[in-house]
Amino acid sequence: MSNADSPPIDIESLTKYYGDVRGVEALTFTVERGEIFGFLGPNGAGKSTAIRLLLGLLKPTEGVASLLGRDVTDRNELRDAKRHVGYLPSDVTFYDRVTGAAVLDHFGRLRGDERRDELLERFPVPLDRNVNAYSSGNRQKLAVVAAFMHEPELAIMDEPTSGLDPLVQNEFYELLEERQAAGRTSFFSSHVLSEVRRVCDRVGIIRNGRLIELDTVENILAAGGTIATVRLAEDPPAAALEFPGVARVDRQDGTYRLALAREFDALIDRLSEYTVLEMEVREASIEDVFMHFYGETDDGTADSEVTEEDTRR
Ligand SMILES: Nc1ncnc2c1ncn2[C@@H]1O[C@H](COP(=O)(O)OP(=O)(O)OP(=O)(O)O)[C@@H](O)[C@H]1O
Repeated sequence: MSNADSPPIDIESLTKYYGDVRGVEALTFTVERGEIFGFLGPNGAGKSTAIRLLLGLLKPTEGVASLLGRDVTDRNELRDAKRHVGYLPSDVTFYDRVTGAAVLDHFGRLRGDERRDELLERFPVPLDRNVNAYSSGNRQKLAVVAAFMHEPELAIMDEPTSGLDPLVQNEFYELLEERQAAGRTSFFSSHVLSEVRRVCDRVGIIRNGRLIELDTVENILAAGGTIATVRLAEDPPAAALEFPGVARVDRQDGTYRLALAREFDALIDRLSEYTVLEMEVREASIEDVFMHFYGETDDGTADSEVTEEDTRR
């Protein structure tokens, strides 16, 4: 089956175990044409596994997946789909002893390269140099050009902005937005909430291999997308700071942490009953989102890495 009306990505009950280790379990979702879809989760959540399944690089333990209406477990259908897909892996590797230009020539011959020159202007790299001498940022930029120069219907990207400096990241987000305006679809994984928030229409949150949330970014953040941290001269019980719009209040070492909707009137109103010694308001990080949904952060080191990165942004 393959036709223009098929959703670019369609996944049902997709499951992958590596022996006893769960990669992903029972993933079911559809990405619609023209969407920018963010696949968000901490390290080890299963993002790369899902992407590698979609690209036919791994065989599912169970379930089905199709790209642009083609079954990814069928070799011929997969090959057909891939001509319309741009793939940006997380660990970009090229044969080391070739120049950047030769890498692009190779992919150009396979799939086309009508946007090559324009993309190279936006994501410049030292084309005549061997890719083994590239910095990681240049490697990533070369991979962006290679993934997009044939103007793919669907782009699938595994943490595409890692290693890119902020200006290049912006250029990249603009590229996704232009694609969207032209009705093209982009799917990318990330563990950085701020970028998902900036460009994505919908987001799927994956944790421990399972999809735990699938909604628009606005809806996911509606209740707890803003974090206010306050220190008061008084010592009211945390419940005293619960008012409409507050999703959660935690108290630690005399500091109150409120996850709330972006409506400040009620907050200011309530705080006016106390003496505010310190106050900070910021956007929620991915860790805050997990805290909000589950009452706790993920275990292990993964989330602390994420928090550090996220709060730097
Ligand atoms: N080849 C493999 N063999 C065994 N286990 C694996 C393999 N690849 C991934 N896993 C395990 O599957 C789970 C999901 O890993 P995956 O790489 O898909 O997560 P991720 O969300 O992409 O993480 P990251 O953000 O760190 O790239 C983890 O527990 C990981 O250890």
